[in-house]
Amino acid sequence: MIVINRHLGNRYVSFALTCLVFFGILHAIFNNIERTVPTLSPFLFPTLTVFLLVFHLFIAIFMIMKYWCDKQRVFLLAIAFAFVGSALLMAGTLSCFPTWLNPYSLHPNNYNDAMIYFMMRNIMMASLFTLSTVLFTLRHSALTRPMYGFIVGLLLIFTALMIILAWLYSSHSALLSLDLVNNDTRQSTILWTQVINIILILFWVSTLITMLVITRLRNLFWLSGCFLCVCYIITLSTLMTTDYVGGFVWYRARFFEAIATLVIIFTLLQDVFSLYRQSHLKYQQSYQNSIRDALTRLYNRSYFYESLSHSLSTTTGSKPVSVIVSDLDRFKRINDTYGHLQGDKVLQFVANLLMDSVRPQDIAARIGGEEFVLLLPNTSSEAAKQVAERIRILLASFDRETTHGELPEPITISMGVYTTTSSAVTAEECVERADKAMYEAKETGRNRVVVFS
Ligand SMILES: Nc1nc2c(ncn2[C@@H]2O[C@H](COP(=O)(O)OP(=O)(O)OP(=O)(O)O)[C@@H](O)[C@H]2O)c(=O)[nH]1
Repeated sequence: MIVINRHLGNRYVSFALTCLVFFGILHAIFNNIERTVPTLSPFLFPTLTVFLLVFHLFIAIFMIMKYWCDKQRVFLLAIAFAFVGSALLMAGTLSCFPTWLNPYSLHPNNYNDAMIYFMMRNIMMASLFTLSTVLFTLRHSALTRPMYGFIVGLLLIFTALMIILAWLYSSHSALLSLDLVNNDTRQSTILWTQVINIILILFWVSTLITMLVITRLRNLFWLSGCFLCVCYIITLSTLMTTDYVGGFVWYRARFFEAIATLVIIFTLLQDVFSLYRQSHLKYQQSYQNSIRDALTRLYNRSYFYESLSHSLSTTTGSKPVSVIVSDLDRFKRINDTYGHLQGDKVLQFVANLLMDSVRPQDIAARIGGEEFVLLLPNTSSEAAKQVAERIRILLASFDRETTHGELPEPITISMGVYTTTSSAVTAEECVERADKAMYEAKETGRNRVVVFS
């Protein structure tokens, strides 16, 4: 328990230090820009906003796709709604600055509306992030359809409500009003500087704490979620240093938000990459399992027949195909005397020996209990016989000492060779003929190689 707590503590400390270094560097960069660049282009803010809007839409789509892959993770929907809503409110922000898009516009910029959209965006995102963290605790529970419908409905209604409220409070509607900025002087009101800004910071702090406690920074995904919370806390804290809207500080805040969102996008891409790598590895593993014998790791019967059929389809007079069927001699006695486990070890030893004795293009397979088969493409009957003899002699040369107990006693093998240059022969016929030769080897005294004739 103490070790786990210390581990968790270290994780929190590393996270805090990383945030400190990251935002410290960003601050330093922006201080430098502020010193060296006298005025910033009026197009920088809308450009950053457009980038941010696109990034948020990208994250939302990504979350929906991730959720689509695993519908148990309903918490991803809350994050998707947060980013979709944020993108829509950012479109509202852009509409507040007609002169950015058209310098000859008759409508002046509406800084108060922009601030209302910004405020609603923060309330909506912080709430949905908190909700997502709570929903994360339900990831292993089987949600019923009504519960599932309730959650999706709640997310939809809440997001829509935030957007509608933003619109109602803005100058587009006379129904509700909120004075956060004086549009003539561009000075923010006390309501913003001393009440709402502070409430928003506290809201994000509570979201961050909830996320840290519940998710315990368990993976990169939640690490980036906490990182985004820190980003908004710093952004809002930066805004507290001024009551003039549209100055350098506002550019700095948007810059932070854009960079932090980029970091999250890279994290998500890393997530996709690691998922792809994992699934590729799993596919490789299951494919290998489907074509190999579990005990010996030689190819299995079906893969062998498939490969043999393919080799036979390309065989010609100059490209003969050879098949060697091998059967251990008196293997039953090994099992009876030393037990089944020792018998398995013998099979594994022989399998390794076969694998090491053939070329990479050859196929070594186990097609029965103690029956092995080799497929040697482009190999004449004489060459195949030599391969079989070499294996037979090599196997007979091992004993208990030289194999460190893998063989309890010297083992011999009987082998039958069949070679064809005709593609009219089937795979089954090939094995049958090599099998016949192998039985002849058994009948004529075992521990020998017979070529089918
Ligand atoms: N340990 C082990 N034994 C197996 C496995 N598959 C088959 N066997 C055993 O292999 C033995 C095969 O014996 P038989 O086919 O009677 O032939 P043999 O004793 O090898 O005698 P000959 O082939 O006539 O030389 C049987 O005892 C099977 O139980 C396996 O996966 N592991």
